[in-house]
Amino acid sequence: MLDNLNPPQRAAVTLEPHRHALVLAGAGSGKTRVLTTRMAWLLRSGQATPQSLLAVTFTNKAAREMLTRMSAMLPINARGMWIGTFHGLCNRMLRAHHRDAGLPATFQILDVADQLAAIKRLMKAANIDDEKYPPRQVQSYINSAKEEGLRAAAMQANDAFHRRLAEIYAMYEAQCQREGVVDFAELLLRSYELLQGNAPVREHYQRRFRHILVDEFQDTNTLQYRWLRMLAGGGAAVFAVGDDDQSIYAFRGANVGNMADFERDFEHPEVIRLEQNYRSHGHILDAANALIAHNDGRMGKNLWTDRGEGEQVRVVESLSDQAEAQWVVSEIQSLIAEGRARREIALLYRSNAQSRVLEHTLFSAGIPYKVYGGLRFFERQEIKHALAYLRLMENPHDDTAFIRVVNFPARGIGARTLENLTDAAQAGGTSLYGAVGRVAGKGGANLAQFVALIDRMRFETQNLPLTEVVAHVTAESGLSAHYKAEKEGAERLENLDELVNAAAAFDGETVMPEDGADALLALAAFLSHAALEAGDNQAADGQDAVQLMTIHAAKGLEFEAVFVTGLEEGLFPHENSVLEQAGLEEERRLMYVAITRARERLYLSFAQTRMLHGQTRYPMRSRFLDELPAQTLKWVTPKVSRVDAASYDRASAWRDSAWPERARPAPVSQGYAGASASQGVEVGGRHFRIGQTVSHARFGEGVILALQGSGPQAQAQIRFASAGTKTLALGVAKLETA
Ligand SMILES: Nc1ncnc2c1ncn2[C@@H]1O[C@H](COP(=O)(O)OP(=O)(O)OP(=O)(O)O)[C@@H](O)[C@H]1O
Ligand SMILES: [Mg+2]
Repeated sequence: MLDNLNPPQRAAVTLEPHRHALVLAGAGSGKTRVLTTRMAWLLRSGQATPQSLLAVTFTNKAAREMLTRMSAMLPINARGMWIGTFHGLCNRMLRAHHRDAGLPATFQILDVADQLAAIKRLMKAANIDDEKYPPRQVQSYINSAKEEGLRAAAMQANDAFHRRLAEIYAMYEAQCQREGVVDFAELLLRSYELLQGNAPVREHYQRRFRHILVDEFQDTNTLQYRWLRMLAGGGAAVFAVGDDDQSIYAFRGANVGNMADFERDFEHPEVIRLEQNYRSHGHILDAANALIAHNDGRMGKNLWTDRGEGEQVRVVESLSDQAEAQWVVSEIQSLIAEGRARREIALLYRSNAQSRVLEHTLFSAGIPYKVYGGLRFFERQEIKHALAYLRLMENPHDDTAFIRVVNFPARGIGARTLENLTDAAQAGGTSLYGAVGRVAGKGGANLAQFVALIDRMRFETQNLPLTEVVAHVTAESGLSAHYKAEKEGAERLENLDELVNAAAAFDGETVMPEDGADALLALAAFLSHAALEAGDNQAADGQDAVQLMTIHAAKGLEFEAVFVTGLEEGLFPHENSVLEQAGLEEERRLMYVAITRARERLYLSFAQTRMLHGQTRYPMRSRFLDELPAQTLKWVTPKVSRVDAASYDRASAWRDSAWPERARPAPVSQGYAGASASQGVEVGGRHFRIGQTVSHARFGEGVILALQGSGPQAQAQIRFASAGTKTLALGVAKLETA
């Protein structure tokens, strides 16, 4: 177990069991390996029992990986062990002590979208102006407060605006409590308050957990840190590993200052530094080190590798986002042809919205891929509908679920009826479900039928196993029939079937709440699993697939080959961040995380034009490219030949790739990408240039993305608002210019 470690790693693993430790080290230096091996070492040497360990990681994927790695090192039953994310562990604690925490046994978790819907509903009912108080802003106000451990009653307000915000927060708290639901931030706060306010519960866990291990410590927020300190209050040894250069969640309240506080709050911690990187080849590591050196105020680290220089980082400029995707896909095809596993190839991007073009191109080329994050399985419309029915069966007072499906599939319940229902609920101080009897007329009758459907389904599934409950509900609710009748519903139907599979997998493997497990509790546990582990479904099926994710989601992971796309100003660094140094430095750390995911091959790419949020942009290439040492880079000219044109359903996108390549990109020192873009062409007395709006008799309005040739031969690639992208001969097409 210890043979595969270098001396400082070994020292960290075998530190005396009661000592606190802070391992501060750069990417790929073996922090996670050390943490996992320490757990195995503590268990193997008999210095800890599985019950006495608690380990926190950042994602469910990482938690699973840790379990797998540990079971490979020693034969233990890891099932009862407390290894998971902060949210997952808090959920587990609250389920076990729901009464002490003031929650119903079957409390449900609101994900981010549910929470926003709940806030909107509340504001509407209370007649609050959503222009003055944009619901998203209210949401982030509430979540930031909770992440600081602050309840509505404790909010400071010096003006009318903030007083009102605090009031909305208070109303939201009351609504959640009434409906028996908790949001993500609440999981943590509730669990913290439980430990703080309930001595027997606190002492129970303080006695139990003797070893607390934390991965990605740099991204813990204030409340998480306090939660850890509370749990460790009975003398547990805390083993924290982290890298200040990889702190990328400040926007969500992460506080890298926790690393400095650690030395103050935990007595005489052993501080261990690891400097050898085992992950990346030399050029990749040099690029990462040079980039992050542009940040100020770092704790400072020296990372080196003995893996050799390896290949240079390939940099590519494409004409458009579609051309970029084409090039990425053709390159992936070569990597696969060279014998690389698809799961060893990762496609990373700054914003979720970027994945669509990449997905489409991969799909068209027939390459299996998986998306982590983004619109994940449990976030898809049909799944959320099915879950809403299940939630209502389990807790009919869950208004968020009620609103979602009361008229889906359509059953003649209109906005008017719902307004009356909301008023009645408000007047009577009840949930919507509770107010159904008070709405008169045809709408009222339809509402009564809906409630009867829910009650009937609850009755019919009483003693059934979870899988049958789910199957019964997708059929009985009318959802299956609805999607069957829909022209494009096939995929949604498949997803509904997949939900039954998810329930089956869950039935078999999950630890039930500690106080017994009847059918409703099993359902509750499944629903919270659905809310917490969104996205896991795609990862589980074991198919070898290219991995797509945001850079945030890639933290802690590694791949043989990594593509980072969309290296453009405004996109990466993100436009919201560039005005402040702190924001820009966080983006740079994000870029550092992206680069350091790669073991052997790294590709960085950017495009001259990009469609984003329905608009065409003409960005400059990212400043981060200019911060990388020239000798680590190799500029390559894309050539797309492998993508099978016939299988590619957007002819226009394919034409992108057939477009003659521009000369090699401008040298690094030149700030602008696409300098030729402004030149333009003359055709039939009209002047056309890139970025210009034109209109076509049949296709309507569009924007010129690219120009080729001159005079009568000139062609333009134009993106039309409604007709998609077309390549037209300017001499023939009769375009109107604005
Ligand atoms: N002593 C070692 N000998 C060989 N390989 C090692 C050694 N230590 C770590 N590795 C390997 O190096 C890679 C990086 O390790 P690990 O993921 O633990 O790094 P990390 O510091 O947690 O990185 P990150 O900061 O990205 O989370 C892994 O593939 C790991 O197995
Ligand atoms: Mg790690």
